[in-house]
Amino acid sequence: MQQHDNLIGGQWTKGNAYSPNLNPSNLGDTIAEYTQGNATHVEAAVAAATAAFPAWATGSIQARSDALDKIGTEILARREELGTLLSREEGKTKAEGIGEATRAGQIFKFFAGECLRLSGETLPSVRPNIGVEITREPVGVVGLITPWNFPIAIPAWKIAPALAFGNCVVLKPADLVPGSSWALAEIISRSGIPAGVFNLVMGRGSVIGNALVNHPGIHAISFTGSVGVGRNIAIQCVTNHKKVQLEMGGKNPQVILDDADLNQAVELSVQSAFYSTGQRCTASSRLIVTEGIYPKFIAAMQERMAKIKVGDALAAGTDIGPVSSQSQLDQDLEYIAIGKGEGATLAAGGERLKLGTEGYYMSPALFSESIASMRINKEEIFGPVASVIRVKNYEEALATANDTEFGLSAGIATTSLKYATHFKRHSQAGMVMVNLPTAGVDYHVPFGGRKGSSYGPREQGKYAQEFFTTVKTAYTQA
Ligand SMILES: NC(=O)c1ccc[n+]([C@@H]2O[C@H](COP(=O)([O-])OP(=O)(O)OC[C@H]3O[C@@H](n4cnc5c(N)ncnc54)[C@H](O)[C@@H]3O)[C@@H](O)[C@H]2O)c1
Ligand SMILES: O=S(=O)(O)c1ccc(CO)cc1
Repeated sequence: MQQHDNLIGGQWTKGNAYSPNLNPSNLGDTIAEYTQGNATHVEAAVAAATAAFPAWATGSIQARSDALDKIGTEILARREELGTLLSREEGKTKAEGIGEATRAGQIFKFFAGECLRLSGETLPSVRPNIGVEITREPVGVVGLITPWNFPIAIPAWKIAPALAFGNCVVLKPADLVPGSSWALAEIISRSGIPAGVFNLVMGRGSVIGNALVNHPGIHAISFTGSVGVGRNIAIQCVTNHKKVQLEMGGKNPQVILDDADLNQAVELSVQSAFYSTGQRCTASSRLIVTEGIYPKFIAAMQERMAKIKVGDALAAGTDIGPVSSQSQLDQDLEYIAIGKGEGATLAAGGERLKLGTEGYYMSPALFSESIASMRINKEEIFGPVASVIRVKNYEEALATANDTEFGLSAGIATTSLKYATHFKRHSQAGMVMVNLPTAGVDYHVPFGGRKGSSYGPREQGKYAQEFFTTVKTAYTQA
């Protein structure tokens, strides 16, 4: 069995023990073993990053750009292999895995360009003969903590801007899916980036993540993951004067109005709710449907869902792979029981499936006759489970869509320009989709939400510089 180590100061470094990385489509398949780091590794990684920072922060932006471009080129050239690895460790289908690896390559290439575009401002002073320059500088050593559901894209979209703007990095990936981050670290280690600028420390969140968040040498934390962990990280960061950026949960609404194109509404609802096994922060789990189209919509969803093929993530023809872990599967099935107990009707799916290999399979589930106040409509399930809420009209649909502690993405299916325009303006979400699934975002524009979903500056696009740089105002007397 292959064993993979942490990358600290340019050296591959063993931890105390190794942990197997299992394929959720086939528990008999162990991908490799990955080291479990400890607080000493965090200490060494922060020391290496701190030592590398002065030269990296002030070095050639052409060298940074070239290195990021080289990383992006290699990821794109190996997208099939990397996508297969991530599909094998996370359980999204091979096509989705290759799509995600492609996104990661494109992100590195985008930020290779952004290295060269960091600009400031020059303003006149309110006092005579004085000039004011506003520049952006790197923040310092940044800790990046990532979840299991996008094993390469989320690390990429934190690492690439961090490095582009002159920061040094310690990455702590989710312990469920270390393989894609390790593969990315291996590519970065050969890119020409100096030792210590990028470090990888794998292991448990409560050990590695916690040590990073509390380390005085870390200047900023960018976290994507659950609300509970994110809120604690924010408290610790604020207490210790660290910059913090959080991307967390969602309970994203998909509104379907009477005037929607039914086929399009069904297709985008199936995509939003069930693809990637519903394990996307942008997935839609609340389908809010006006009463005129409601019966046709339920019938069409049932017909469409009967055609969805659940299976091994790597097998040809699979639409939806397994749930990623036993604990996530337990949670999804528990919410099926909760929904039934609350009085919603299970209109399709929601069953544990036994297939040819031992994996965490379940059929995608649709609840009808659900009420907005039910737990299944309030709490993030993070699986292939969606519920339909019947509303009278657009006004009630909008109010129901906004009636949530979250605000990541929201969608509307309608042929009415009036309602589409109103929804774009009045939805309380960070990302709004018209006649598109709530999931499925570009890599070059800002990503993030409102309310309980996000905290701090946006990720992605040119907006990423807000978090990964700090502003300096300089005054010069002529
Ligand atoms: N909004 C977004 O952009 C976005 C994107 C993807 C996933 N998510 C969210 O992520 C969640 C699923 O991911 P998950 O289960 O990996 O989340 P999680 O919060 O359990 O873990 C996320 C990361 O935090 C680490 N961690 C755990 N405990 C920690 C601690 N005490 N201190 C520091 N780090 C710690 C984990 O090891 C992991 O690397 C869902 O809620 C989903 O909505 C959000
Ligand atoms: O909405 S999606 O395009 O599926 C998407 C891609 C990447 C990420 C990373 O947080 C989130 C959503």
